[in-house]
Amino acid sequence: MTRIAVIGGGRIGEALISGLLKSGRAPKDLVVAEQYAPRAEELSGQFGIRATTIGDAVEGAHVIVIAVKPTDVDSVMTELGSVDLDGDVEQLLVTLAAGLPTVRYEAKLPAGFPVVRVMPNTPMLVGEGVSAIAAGRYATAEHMATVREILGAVGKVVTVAESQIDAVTAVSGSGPAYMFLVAEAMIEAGVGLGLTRATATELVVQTMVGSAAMLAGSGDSAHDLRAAVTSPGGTTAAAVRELERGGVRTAFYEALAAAKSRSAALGASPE
Ligand SMILES: NC(=O)C1=CN([C@@H]2O[C@H](COP(=O)(O)OP(=O)(O)OC[C@H]3O[C@@H](n4cnc5c(N)ncnc54)[C@H](O)[C@@H]3O)[C@@H](O)[C@H]2O)C=CC1
Ligand SMILES: O=C(O)[C@@H]1CCC=N1
Repeated sequence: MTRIAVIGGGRIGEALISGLLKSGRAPKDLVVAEQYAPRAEELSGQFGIRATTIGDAVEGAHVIVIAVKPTDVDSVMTELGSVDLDGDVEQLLVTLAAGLPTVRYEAKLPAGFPVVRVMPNTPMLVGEGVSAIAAGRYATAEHMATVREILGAVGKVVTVAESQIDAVTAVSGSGPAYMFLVAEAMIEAGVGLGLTRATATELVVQTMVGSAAMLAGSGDSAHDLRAAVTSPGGTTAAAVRELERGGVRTAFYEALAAAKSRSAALGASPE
């Protein structure tokens, strides 16, 4: 079985580890390198996986996953540079960090070391993630297939050119936050209209689950599904008019454009 070393056991590292274990991967095939000791202990206790140093974690690992903040990537790469990566197993580096291009990693790795850039999202914690994967210069179709298999266990996987990863980050990487924000706003509005918080929450959560299931399963477009709820002169039309008056579409467009720019800016920052 492919042995995976996850460097960085924060929110996305945990989502990946948890999702992989839930999908049937054995704890012995996963190892985490997390610098904050209490967090490392927590992950090790919760998931029954080994928590260790970067140098130890990458030894014998087929896949090295970088799951630290973009600002911490350079120090991790410097540390990786001091360990012997040319061991007995063929290795592949997979980065989940926003913004940073594959060349930035390749420059710090032995010549020809394969790198795959991934933009995942947190719903992989419950097996419903979506990840876009992009090949670096030295990543082969076989490397891409390995990454597809790993992330396919925790959600859907799409392949894109690296030039599209900033846009993907804006849409699906940050996307869950937009969904949670909409849920939060709807729950508050329900409470404002006199529902208990528990009732408003139950109604909103199941409305999101049901709507997502229809979008994913019916084959109808978002536009058609919305139109089907919008009776002429009815309640939904009254609500949608207010949302449009509030500039909801422009707000989403500008928000995603800001996320894309931010992702590109992270990549453009000097080492
Ligand atoms: N949170 C999200 O929804 C998503 C995050 N990402 C990317 O995933 C990466 C991680 O993000 P989060 O998990 O949210 O951040 P986080 O801050 O929750 O986790 C990062 C972890 O890395 C650890 N760390 C930092 N330097 C280290 C080192 N040298 N050695 C070992 N551990 C080290 C930190 O102690 C922390 O636990 C980021 O690059 C982000 O762009 C990508 C998609 C979605
Ligand atoms: O906010 C961030 O920078 C990360 C990348 C995508 C989602 N969270």
